[in-house]
Amino acid sequence: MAELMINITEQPADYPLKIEKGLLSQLGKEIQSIYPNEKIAVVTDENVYALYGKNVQLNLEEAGFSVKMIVLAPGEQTKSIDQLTYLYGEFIHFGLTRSDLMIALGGGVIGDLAGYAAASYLRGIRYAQVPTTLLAQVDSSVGGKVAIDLPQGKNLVGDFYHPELVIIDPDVLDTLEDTTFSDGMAEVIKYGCIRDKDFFNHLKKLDSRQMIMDNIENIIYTCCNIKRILVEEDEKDVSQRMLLNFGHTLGHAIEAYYNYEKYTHGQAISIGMVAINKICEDLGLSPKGSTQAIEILLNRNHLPTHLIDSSDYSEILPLIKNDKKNLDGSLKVVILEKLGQAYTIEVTADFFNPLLKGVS
Ligand SMILES: NC(=O)c1ccc[n+]([C@@H]2O[C@H](COP(=O)([O-])OP(=O)(O)OC[C@H]3O[C@@H](n4cnc5c(N)ncnc54)[C@H](O)[C@@H]3O)[C@@H](O)[C@H]2O)c1
Ligand SMILES: O=C(O)C(=O)C[C@@H](O)[C@H](O)[C@H](O)COP(=O)(O)O
Ligand SMILES: [Zn+2]
Repeated sequence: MAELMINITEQPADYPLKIEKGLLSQLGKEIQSIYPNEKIAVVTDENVYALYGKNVQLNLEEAGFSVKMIVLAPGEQTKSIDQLTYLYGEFIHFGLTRSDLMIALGGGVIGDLAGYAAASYLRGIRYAQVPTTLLAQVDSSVGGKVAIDLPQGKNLVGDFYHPELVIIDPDVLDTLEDTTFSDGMAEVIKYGCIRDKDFFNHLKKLDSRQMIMDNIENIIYTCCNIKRILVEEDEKDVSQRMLLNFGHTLGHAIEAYYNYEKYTHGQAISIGMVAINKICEDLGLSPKGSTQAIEILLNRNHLPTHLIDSSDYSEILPLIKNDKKNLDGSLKVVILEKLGQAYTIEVTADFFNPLLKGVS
């Protein structure tokens, strides 16, 4: 028998994350530094287009690029197979080839959807992330997880596909609705919970959006750096990277159960972090008082920490079986050993059952 070994060289994954106020106005120049060709498709949503679309287009055209703006409806419903198909059609219509570039300009929905379109169209085209929500700046634009949702669950179709550049301009956060700003704070607080107690304590001192914005470059840098370390250690999400899923096992099930309409991602993981930590605290797996500390910080950032109708848990819990951390029929969850330190454990399906008895 003859045997051949094919050595696959991984997609080059080194790429810069640039964080600076006002950077969006330098976009053309920044893109020139990574991309010598002409054609760029910019994928965005209606809200972002209305605020920044024309300037971004002009800026890129002044730098010599030929630009097509593709504008989608805002909201989680857009992270769908229908919108993915629509994007492929627009790419083909524009004549986008493998050597051309796509820019995802928007929040996590645009970044995930357009990123997956980039990963799959022509088996992969070049792309850059230009995140415009706090959540996207601290989390979704970094690390290459791209995906769409299915009715059965969050992010069930996707890839690991890194951008070539991430441009983070904190100034664009000024135009966010308060609720969207809070969604980002849910992920910010997550980083403190899983990896950095000092950062968690620092966040406790910032009790207004203005105070957060006064520290924003530092906050974004801290979060991106934690994510960078975890992604470099475990790009394909089989060990350490899973810690970024704290609160997500339940959070994703909540989002899917309500058809991605009732709770945003940030709100759902806020509820999910408190719920799992309370279960662990009651079991003696997490320290006494940690749930209260997390809950106070989330509430102060205007995030919900309990389901409005906890009787829905009987129908939400079965959806946890679709979680991507489940391997060989076992359920894996992220829990806190203490604030600032997390690990994963395997549990049985009845682990979340206290929620059925109203323990949340
Ligand atoms: N890939 C990852 O690693 C990762 C990480 C975390 C979350 N996510 C995904 O991210 C998504 C949530 O992202 P999100 O919270 O950014 O939501 P989003 O993309 O839906 O944006 C929220 C709202 O803010 C608007 N918006 C965006 N930028 C704006 C700006 N600068 N000013 C005013 N309005 C603006 C949008 O139009 C939208 O209405 C979820 O699908 C979640 O699963 C992915
Ligand atoms: O980048 C990661 O890894 C994360 O888990 C970050 C999460 O905040 C994010 O919501 C991610 O999309 C969830 O990933 P999934 O694999 O559970 O879909
Ligand atoms: Zn998340």
